[in-house]
Amino acid sequence: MQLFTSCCGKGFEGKKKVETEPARKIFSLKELHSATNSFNYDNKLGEGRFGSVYWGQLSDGSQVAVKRLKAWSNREEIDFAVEVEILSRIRHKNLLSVRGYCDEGQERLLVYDYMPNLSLVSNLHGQQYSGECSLDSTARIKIAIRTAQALAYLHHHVVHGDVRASNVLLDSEFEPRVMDFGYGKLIPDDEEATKARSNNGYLSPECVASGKETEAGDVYSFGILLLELVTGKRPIERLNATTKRGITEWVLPLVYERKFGEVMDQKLKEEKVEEKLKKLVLVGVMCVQTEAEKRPTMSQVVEMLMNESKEKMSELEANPLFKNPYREHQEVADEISEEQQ
Ligand SMILES: Nc1ncnc2c1ncn2[C@@H]1O[C@H](COP(=O)(O)OP(=O)(O)OP(=O)(O)O)[C@@H](O)[C@H]1O
Repeated sequence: MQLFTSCCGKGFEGKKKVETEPARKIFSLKELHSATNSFNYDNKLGEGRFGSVYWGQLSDGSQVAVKRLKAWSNREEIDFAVEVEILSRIRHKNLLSVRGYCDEGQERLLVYDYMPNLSLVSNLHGQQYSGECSLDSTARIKIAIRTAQALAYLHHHVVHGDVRASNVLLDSEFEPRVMDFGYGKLIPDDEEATKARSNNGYLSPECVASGKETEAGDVYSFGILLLELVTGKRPIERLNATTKRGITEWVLPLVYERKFGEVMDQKLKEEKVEEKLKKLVLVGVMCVQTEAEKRPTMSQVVEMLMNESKEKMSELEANPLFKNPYREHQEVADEISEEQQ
């Protein structure tokens, strides 16, 4: 089997080799039928772009989430088993790797450990938590750091390509587990899915334009996720029937004015929230720079998020990126006009 073939920036070329321990299990369709009560509607956890996900229990008692992929016409172009094999060998405690799969007849299913605390989307915006806050600032900082670590590790092997809050699940300890990585190799490009992704607010401008997945693109998406985590706002907000606003458009003016209190998720009722979460906002803004080459790498992001020194924080805050470019222009213009008088 040839590992690490690559195409259009999505692949594994030039990356570190993955450990060769056996990681995945091949499930029979019968086994998964029995685990999910024949893919019963009551077992359904939800539906994504690529298929439906069902809760199930295996014969050893463990709980799983089974993703039943939609049929696609050009399946012969992709060797499903080979690609799942590769992905399932990428292992990190904050990645949700494929535990096994089934490839029988027209059916292609992916099996994951079940994550009882749902996704970051449900926790930040879900109905069940309306009014109440399920994630305090300590939990949010942990999620930010661990998710960044998982992505930094992932970048040794593959580009994620679809970083967003619905792909960060929370385990029983509220530890984040990043899922759906490397799908570009597993599932053929589909126009509708690509379009839906371009409009979700997480995709970097250059990735929207080129349709390619890159590490810098993942960094941008992670930056949006950081801002979402701190503000509790969705990446794109509908203001009225005709107007939408991106989260960066809303955050940046407040950062320029150093109004961090207004940036914070108003559901967070703790003391000193601004102090605790300010770094996440600043790092988020660094990640969402329009010019891809100016963005930090995921390893640099981890370093910034983990560094507790006051000196580093002051250095970060002094970055010209957080100064209002319009005000600077205005000040220079004012100075010139004063000199001329
Ligand atoms: N391992 C899991 N444990 C618990 N819930 C899961 C698990 N995997 C997926 N889900 C839930 O199943 C639903 C569908 O997930 P899926 O990954 O297919 O779609 P999505 O991430 O919502 O959207 P997309 O397909 O566009 O990525 C989501 O609500 C998700 O939180």
